[in-house]
Amino acid sequence: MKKNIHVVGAVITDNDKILCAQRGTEKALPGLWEFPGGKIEQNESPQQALQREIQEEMHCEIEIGEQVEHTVYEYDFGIVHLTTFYCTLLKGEPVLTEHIAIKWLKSDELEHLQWAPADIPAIEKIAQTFVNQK
Ligand SMILES: Nc1nc2c([nH]c(=O)n2[C@H]2C[C@H](O)[C@@H](COP(=O)(O)OP(=O)(O)OP(=O)(O)O)O2)c(=O)[nH]1
Repeated sequence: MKKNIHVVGAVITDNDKILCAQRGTEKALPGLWEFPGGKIEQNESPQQALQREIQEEMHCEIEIGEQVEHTVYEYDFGIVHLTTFYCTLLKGEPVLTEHIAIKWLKSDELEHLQWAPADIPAIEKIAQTFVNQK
């Protein structure tokens, strides 16, 4: 049986821009784009996990808002249960530690990146949400 991997991702917004992060080439899903975040550890809430991961990965403090999407996607290495949340930066500017690149893009530019497959429903939802706000 494949292992279940529970993951949280931060859709960090700054006005009309969204932070996108590129995975390293030595990792699973090499070079694909994702939302910064990571695995939920035992006894952590999704929000606690997200706050911890963003602090570790990007050296920033965030405010976590509404859930964007919840997706279950089966990869060859396991079944990822990805929950994404809208977030804003409270303290610090994102720095590169684990990722090889970051980009701030408008919602209608997100589709031009090559995303991890589990992220596609969130990308579609974000595009719809931002269009409705215009
Ligand atoms: N952080 C994050 N992970 C994602 C997203 N989409 C997606 O499929 N994933 C996958 C990639 C990983 O398999 C898993 C997240 O775990 P992780 O961030 O600890 O990944 P990793 O490969 O660096 O982990 P590791 O096993 O090498 O420690 O979820 C996303 O938008 N953000």
